[in-house]
Amino acid sequence: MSDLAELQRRAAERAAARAGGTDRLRGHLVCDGLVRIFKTEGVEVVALQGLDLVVDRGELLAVVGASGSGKSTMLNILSGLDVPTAGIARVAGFDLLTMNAKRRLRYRRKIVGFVWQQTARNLLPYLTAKENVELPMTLSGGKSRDRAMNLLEMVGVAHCADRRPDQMSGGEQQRTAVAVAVANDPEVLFADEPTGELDEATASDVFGALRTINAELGVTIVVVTHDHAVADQVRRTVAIRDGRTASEVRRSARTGADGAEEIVSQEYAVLDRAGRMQLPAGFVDSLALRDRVKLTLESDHVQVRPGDE
Ligand SMILES: Nc1ncnc2c1ncn2[C@@H]1O[C@H](COP(=O)(O)OP(=O)(O)OP(=O)(O)O)[C@@H](O)[C@H]1O
Repeated sequence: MSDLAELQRRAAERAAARAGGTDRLRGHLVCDGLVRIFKTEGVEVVALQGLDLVVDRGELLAVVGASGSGKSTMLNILSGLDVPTAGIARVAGFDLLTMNAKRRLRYRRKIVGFVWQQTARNLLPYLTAKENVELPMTLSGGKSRDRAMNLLEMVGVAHCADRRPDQMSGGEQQRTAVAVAVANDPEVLFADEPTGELDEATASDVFGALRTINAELGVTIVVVTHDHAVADQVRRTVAIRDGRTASEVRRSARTGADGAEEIVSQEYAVLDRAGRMQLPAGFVDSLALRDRVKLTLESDHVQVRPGDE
């Protein structure tokens, strides 16, 4: 576990250096009141209803949500494929609502990298791992054999450099995909269910690769998944529910009474600028809260009680 703490510290340092100082660390990715409404045959579906999310430069963050919670909609907007109905979406200084086609292309080519769930979508089947990593560099005009090998080493698959995807395991393919996604040194990496097709141990290796890339390159990483177990793999997990940011879990290292380092998790509800928050579903169910609740302001907390006497 101390490895994780050490990698996080180095990630923050490198990110700060890359950003030109700690002052500029805030808000590398900002969603504020993000709304996306789909209209199909006269019916409106509100996929995002005021999603708020701020990710600092150099963070490694997981966004979790059940099926239909709006994860893909959010990712499509953040990747520049879709445009929100309202709100603010800004990544690395790019305004995703107003950027023109030329800037959108630059954003997708240079600023962001992707790792998809389907291993086949990430790598070309007839190229070796090394060639797959070299390809984006060649296409953008620069090519460095050393960088390709360095990246493969960083993600722990240097031994696969000369193998084609069908000669690698699913986990090795996804780790190679991480190297491909950062080949052109993007500022932000989005990973959509990158471990969805892998077993737990292999998934853990892929997260290890993402943590190393985050620490070594200072790239901001957002992993989107339905799997709550991911919270064990990252420092900060944001849960979305019904198209809105509902809660977040932060993990931090502290020294226990016996002197050993331990990781503590704390769950927070997310309060938006209008003062709205969602109560965790478990709280609502256990007290059978519905329709109205009574709020009482105490000196250092707020009480929420069932509205019916
Ligand atoms: N193009 C579309 N047209 C109409 N409704 C849509 C469209 N895309 C998404 N939706 C709806 O928006 C809501 C959020 O969908 P979204 O795909 O973002 O969820 P998700 O969290 O990614 O789910 P999953 O994990 O199943 O992919 C759902 O109710 C979905 O049916």
